[in-house]
This record gives sequence, C-alpha cells and structure tokens, in this order.
Amino acid sequence: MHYWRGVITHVSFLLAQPIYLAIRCFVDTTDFTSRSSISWFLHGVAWLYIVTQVSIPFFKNPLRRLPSPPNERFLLCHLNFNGGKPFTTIYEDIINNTPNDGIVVLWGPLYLQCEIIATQPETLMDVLNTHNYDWEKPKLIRKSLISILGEGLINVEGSKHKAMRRVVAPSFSGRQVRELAPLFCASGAALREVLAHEATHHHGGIVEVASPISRVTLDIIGAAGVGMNFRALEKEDSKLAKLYRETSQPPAFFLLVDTFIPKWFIRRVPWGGFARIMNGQVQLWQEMRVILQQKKGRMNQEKTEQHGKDIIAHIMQSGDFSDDYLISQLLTFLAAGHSTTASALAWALWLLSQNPEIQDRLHSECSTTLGNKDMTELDASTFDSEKMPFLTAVCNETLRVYPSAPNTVREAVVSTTVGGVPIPKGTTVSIPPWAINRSRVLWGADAAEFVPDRWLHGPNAATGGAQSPLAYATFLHGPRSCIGKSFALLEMKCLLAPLVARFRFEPAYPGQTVEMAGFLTIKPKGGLRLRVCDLRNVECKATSAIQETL
Ligand code: HEM
Repeated sequence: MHYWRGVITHVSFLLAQPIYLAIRCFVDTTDFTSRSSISWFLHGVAWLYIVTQVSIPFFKNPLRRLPSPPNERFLLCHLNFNGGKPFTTIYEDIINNTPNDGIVVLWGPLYLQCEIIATQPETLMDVLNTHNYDWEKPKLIRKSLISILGEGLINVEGSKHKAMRRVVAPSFSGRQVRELAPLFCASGAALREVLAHEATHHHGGIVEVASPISRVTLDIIGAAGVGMNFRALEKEDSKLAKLYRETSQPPAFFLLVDTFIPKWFIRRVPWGGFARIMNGQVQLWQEMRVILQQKKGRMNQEKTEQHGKDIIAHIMQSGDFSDDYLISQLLTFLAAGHSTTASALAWALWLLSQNPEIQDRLHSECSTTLGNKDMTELDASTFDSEKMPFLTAVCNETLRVYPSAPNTVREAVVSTTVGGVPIPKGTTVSIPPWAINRSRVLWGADAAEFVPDRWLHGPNAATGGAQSPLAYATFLHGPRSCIGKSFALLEMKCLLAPLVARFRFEPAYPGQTVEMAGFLTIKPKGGLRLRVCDLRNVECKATSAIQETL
C-alpha cells in the first residue's frame, strides 16, 4: 500500500506544475503568450529539479517495495506516526507488527527520504559486521558528542577507529577486567552500607535507589579509568562528580542547539544554562589535564604495578599518546560506562521487586555463595556463571528487556547491501537493541517478559533461547560492539549480589509503575523509589515471611 501511495505522490509532483500551467493558459489565453522567458525558465528549472532530485530517486530506490508499517499519515508518511509513545515502544511495535524479511522501511514526509530498520540476524550481521565500515554514525550526532568528549573511541570512524580500537582493546581484555573485581566488590560493599543506612533512616524503608547506584558506578569508572576517586557515593556534591554530571549529560535541547549553531554564537546567547554547560566543559577538560599530569608524574616516579591497573595507565604503557587523545578516551569511558551500568542495575532492582519468586531464588544463591565473606577478598571467579548461574541469568535477562542503550543509528557512507538488498549511499539504518531484544520472531511469544530461566535451560540456553547470538543486541556486535561488555557484566554482578544477599526489594506502594526517561541511555523517570528491607532486621524478616505465606 505504501508503495502505491508513494507512486501517487510522486506522479502528482510531476504533473502538478504542467497541469497548473495548462489551467492558467486555458483560463487566460493571453497569460500563455504574455509570460516572460524568465518565468518559463524558472518553471522549467523547478520541474527538472523535482524530476531529477525527488521523483527519479524515489522510482529508482531499491527500498521502495520493502515492507513498511501500515499506519502512515498521508503526506507525513511515517513521521512521528505513533504520536506521543516513547520511541523504544514505537520500534518494538514496528518490529513485532510488520511482517518482514529483515528490513523494515520508514518513509519521511512526501517520501522524500527513508530510514531502514535492521530486524533480523542476517541483516544485523551485514550492518554490524560484514559491511561494518560502510556505515558511520551520523555526522551531526558525532559533532555534538565530540564537543563534549573529544575524539574518543565512540566518536571516530574508519581507519582512525580501527587503529584506536587496537590500542584500547587490550585494556578491556578478560584478564584485565577480572583484575578489577576487588574494586567492583569493594564498591558493592560500600553501596550496601549506604542503602542499609538510608533504609533505616527513611520512613518505611522507602529509598530512592537510582541516585546512590549512579554515584557508585561513577566512582567505579573514575577508579578503574584513571585511578581517581570521585567520592560521589560519599558526597553527593563532590566537585568533580558535579562538574562531570552537568557537562556530560546536558539537556537534549542543548545538544540540539550545539549541533546546529556555532559555539561562538551559543556563548553570546543570554541564557545562563548555555554558558554554565560550556564553561563546565572547559573546566572538566582542565581538571582532566591536571589529573593526567599528576598520574604521569606518579607513574614516572614510582613505576609500581598499582599504576598499571587502571585503563588509562594501561593505554599509556602501550605507546606515546597526546594528552588530548588520553583525555578523550577517559571522558568516553566515563560517559559510556557510567550511566549504562547504573541504568542496568536500577532496572534489575525494579524487575526483582516486581518478581518476588525470582528475587527469592537469587537471594538464596547470593547469600549461600557470599555468606559472611568479606567482599574485598572475593575475586572474579566467585561470580562466574558456573558458580552463580542464576545471578548471571538475571543480569543477562535484565539487560535483554531493558538494554541501557535502546537505540542506535548509522548512515551509509558508500552504496552497500543489507540482506542482499542494494542500499543507496546516504541511507540511515536504525539498530534498536530494545526492539530486537523484544522481537517475538527472535525470542518467542514471551519476548517482552522477564524470564531469567531462558538463560538456564533448553538447547539454546547460552543465547537465552534465541536461535542466533545476534538476537541479543544489548552490546551490539562486530568491530563497533561495546568494548566494555565484560567490564559491565562483572561490575553488575559484583554490585547486585551483595545487595540481594542482604536486602529484599519491594515496590514502594501497591500497584507502583515506573516510566522510562532518557534518550541515549534509559533510566527510571524521576529516580526509582523502592522499599528496601534489610534482612538483618528482625522486623523486616517477619514482614517478608508474612508476604511469602500470603
Ligand atoms: C550495561 C552496560 C553497557 C551497555 C548496555 C553498553 C552498550 C553499548 C552499546 C550498545 C554500544 C554501541 C553504541 C553504538 O555504536 O552506537 C557501546 C559502545 C561502547 N561502549 Fe558500552 N555499554 C555498557 C557499558 C560500558 C562500559 C562499562 C564501558 C567502559 C568502561 C563502555 C564503553 C564503550 C565504548 C568505549 C564504546 C564504543 C566502542 C566503539 O565504538 O568501538 N560501555 N556500548
């Protein structure tokens, strides 16, 4: 149907102007002859433009006959066709309700441009792996990220990316990440104490858990990234943490303005918010420069093993890099690795509070394995999937139903193919981990449900029951997949296990719901308030026991 609408729209484009001129001539015959040659020339140029730039590209576009969601809005086509729904749900609806062979096409107003969505393993493989470097992040998105983070791994393309990834990858190797387990475990213990304290001091044990979680993941990435302590968990208003928060997560409005309007002009806009963010960015870079100099000084003087443990020290030991290069990497790790894991942990607690039986099973595994052990003495092997299979399954499943980065986008920088279909240069592809992870074709009828057991039983347990590992899109795949995947998974386990061993998480009130906020990463809107029941507290144990028997 959309194809025929497109055809009608474009034929109308082609005929509109000649018909208009013919009517004018018919109505007023003098008009035809009295027209100046300039007027005819301008009409001719306009018509040629429509033919060559608008209609021929549509009729030649190999995507024009591919499936599209049905509910187009006449000339607006698929622009915002699902109204006010969050974009995560829009893509989920499209993937689940548009029969397709791996590509769905969304048309922009008047069928002038289109975007494709890769929906199945074969097409995802083409975009993310086989023809990965035919696709780049759109320039405008990169521009706004570069103005905050500099040219770090997440913002560079092509050969620059290949070279940078080779430098950074060893710092995220399995062995390197496992050495960070004591840091993750100590942070888990610290977070546990903060929640215990807050639960006893807040009425009914209702605690806003998202804030301490976000603060602890910031501390972790500061320590693991550059061996620096933000002290964000201890002090909500720690200077560096505040500076980082303000500048690295500016409002979407600022990003939009920053993308389209030159910096010298933004500085002159008489709104304090802009100036604050831009000055903050300059200050953050200055702070980072100081921290880096101090680190270099310490490394030169001491040459101790300890200094080689954090990521930036590891990179520095592998070559001679400029300060700007190192600061960009560091800010990239802070940005990519802080709110993503915080989001994952917050959603895990939310899902556990909604699924008490699953929480009981997890509590039993965590309390048995951790017992009264000192968290700081544990190593990475404690959290291996053979030793803590249910913890692993809960983390995988949380990240499946709530992937921290729900959508990403690329643009074809050359003509390429996806699933055998030729794709013109300039086409945009959406890769929506949220929607792919909830695709009923890939995951079955219960795709949207939280079922950790899918990672434990059955012939495809290693891939959560899906036929292909590509169905799990949380960290993407291929040369641009998340470099911090093992880091994030181990961190999540080390933080979640001590919490579930000690507390019971319950809804703050009956029928509680949470809305989703965020664009690049998703988080519970307005924070996450849960009843945190300390199981060392007799009263709490009793209520939990009563609830279990009810
Ligand atoms: C639950 C946690 C995490 C999730 C769900 C996640 C997800 C992702 C995704 C989807 C991408 C690809 C983005 C794109 O290309 O559009 C990505 C890239 C990246 N992530 Fe993560 N991430 C997580 C944690 C981390 C951590 C902890 C770090 C570092 C400490 C990290 C560092 C990076 C970097 C540097 C890239 C860019 C890789 C490249 O382009 O070569 N991430 N992540």
